[in-house]
Amino acid sequence: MIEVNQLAKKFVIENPKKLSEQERQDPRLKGRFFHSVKSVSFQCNNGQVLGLLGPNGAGKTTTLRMLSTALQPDAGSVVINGVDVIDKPLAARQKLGFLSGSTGLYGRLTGRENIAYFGRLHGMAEEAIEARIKELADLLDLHEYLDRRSENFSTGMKQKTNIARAVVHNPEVVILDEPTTGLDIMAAQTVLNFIRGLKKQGVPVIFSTHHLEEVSELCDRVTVIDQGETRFSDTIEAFKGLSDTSLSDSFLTTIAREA
Ligand SMILES: Nc1ncnc2c1ncn2[C@@H]1O[C@H](COP(=O)(O)OP(=O)(O)OP(=O)(O)O)[C@@H](O)[C@H]1O
Repeated sequence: MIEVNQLAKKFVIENPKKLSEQERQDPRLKGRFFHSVKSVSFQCNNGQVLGLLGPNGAGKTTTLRMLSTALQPDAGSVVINGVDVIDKPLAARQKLGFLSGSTGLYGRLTGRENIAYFGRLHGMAEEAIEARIKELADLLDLHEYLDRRSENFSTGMKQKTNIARAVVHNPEVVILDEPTTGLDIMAAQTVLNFIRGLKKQGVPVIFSTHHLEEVSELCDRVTVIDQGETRFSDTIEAFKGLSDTSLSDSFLTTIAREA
C-alpha cells in the first residue's frame, strides 16, 4: 500500500527568460520559484491500479519522481507499507520499482545485461537474477532481443526492457511514468497485461497516462491533478459517474473545478 499526503515541490527558476509563455502566465510562478506541485494526495491499496491523469505540465512526473525518491519533497509525506520514503529513502527504494520517462539503457549492453545490472544493484544473487529475467522475458515478450545490444532496440523493446529493469527485484509497489507513450498497439497491450499481472499478485501499481481507455480498462482508482493540485481522487466508478457522456467529459469536469 502507498499513501501520499499533501506533497509539494517548488523549483528555483535559474533563467526566467527560458520560461514558456504558458509558464509565465501560470499562477504557480511566484517570484524566483515555480511551485510545480502544490498539494497532491492519494492512496493505492494492495491489488489496486491507480491511474494518474492531468494535462501537460500538471505536475504528474514531478509527483512520481518524489514517490520514487528521485526528488526530495518540500512538504508532505509518502509511506510505502509503513516505511516513510522521505525518512528512509534507501529502505523505500528496495520496496519500489520506478519507470521514469527519461531512463535510458546502456546501449553497449544487451537487454539481459541491462536487467541483470539492476538486479545486482539491488543485491540479488546471480541465480535469482537469471530466474527473474526468464520470468520477465516471458511476461514482457523479450526473448527475441534479450541477447542483443540494446542500442538498436525499437522504442517498444527499449520500454519493455526498462520496465523489466525497474521490477527485477520484485518490488512491493510499482510506479510507471507514461509506460505506453510512443508504443505500438501490440507493445502497449503487452505492457497493460503486465500491469494486470502485477495487480493479480496484489502489487499496487500507479501509472501516469494520457490514454483514458487504458484507465477505463485497468484502473480501480483515478487521481486527477491540475496546476500541481489534486482535483479528484476516487474510484473508477466515481470517475465514470462524473459524466453521462464520456471519460473525456469526466476528466474535463474535474479540471474545471476550483482547487
Ligand atoms: N527542474 C525544474 N525546474 C523548473 N520547473 C520545472 C522543473 N521540473 C518541472 N518543472 C515544471 O513543473 C511543471 C510540471 O511538470 P511535470 O513534468 O511534473 O508535468 P507533467 O504533468 O508530468 O506533464 P506532461 O504530461 O507534459 O508530462 C511544468 O510546468 C514544468 O515545466
